[in-house]
Amino acid sequence: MSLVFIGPPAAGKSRAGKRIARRLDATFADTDKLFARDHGAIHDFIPREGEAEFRRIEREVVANALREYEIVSLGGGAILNADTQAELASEDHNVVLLVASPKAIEERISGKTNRPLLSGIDSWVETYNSRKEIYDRLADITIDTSFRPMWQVVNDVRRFLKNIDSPLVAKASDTELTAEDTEPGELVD
Ligand SMILES: Nc1ncnc2c1ncn2[C@@H]1O[C@H](COP(=O)(O)OP(=O)(O)O)[C@@H](O)[C@H]1O
Ligand SMILES: O=C(O)C1=C[C@@H](OP(=O)(O)O)[C@@H](O)[C@H](O)C1
Ligand SMILES: [Mg+2]
Repeated sequence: MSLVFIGPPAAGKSRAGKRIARRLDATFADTDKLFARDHGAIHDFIPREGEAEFRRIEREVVANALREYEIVSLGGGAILNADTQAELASEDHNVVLLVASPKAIEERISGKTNRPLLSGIDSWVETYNSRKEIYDRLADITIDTSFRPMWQVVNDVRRFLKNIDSPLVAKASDTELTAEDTEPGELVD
């Protein structure tokens, strides 16, 4: 049983997953990080080996992570895999979809070159639209992260977990995060 973050690139999956895991004292994996640990940086791997090979290995990494960790942040395209879709649709996982507006995403990705399948906001919109049906279908809750500080997003996730009586919140303290919990590089409202 795990809490899984899905959503388009730069929606905040990696950051939010890490943050809520720390907050709840839960085990955490970012599947892109696990991939890079064993196969090198994704932005080197895809141009060299191709996207199909990336997706093949990504599926193995995702399957292991969903078995082994309490909280998992997936890469944006991991939900393209049919087996991953079936697992996420099962009762075994609570799925949080993070989304953000093109305007918010544009600010986040401008000047960054570490996403090989994302050359700019037009390609982001195209990618998002092509996957939207899958993201929406798999989501148990959708949280818009546009121009919102991470501590608010974390509070939303925590409230969701409380509402569904998730064992993940049982062991955590009951206080919500505040602006004081803003970390370096995060948006302050
Ligand atoms: N709520 C937010 N406000 C401002 N910047 C954010 C927010 N969430 C994420 N970011 C920034 O956007 C970028 C992508 O975040 P990341 O967590 O890596 O997204 P993902 O894993 O969904 O691709 C990072 O530079 C991160 O600091
Ligand atoms: O959307 C995608 O196809 C991808 C998203 C990336 O992860 P993030 O969503 O964490 O950026 C990473 O897995 C890879 O570059 C492919
Ligand atoms: Mg990520």
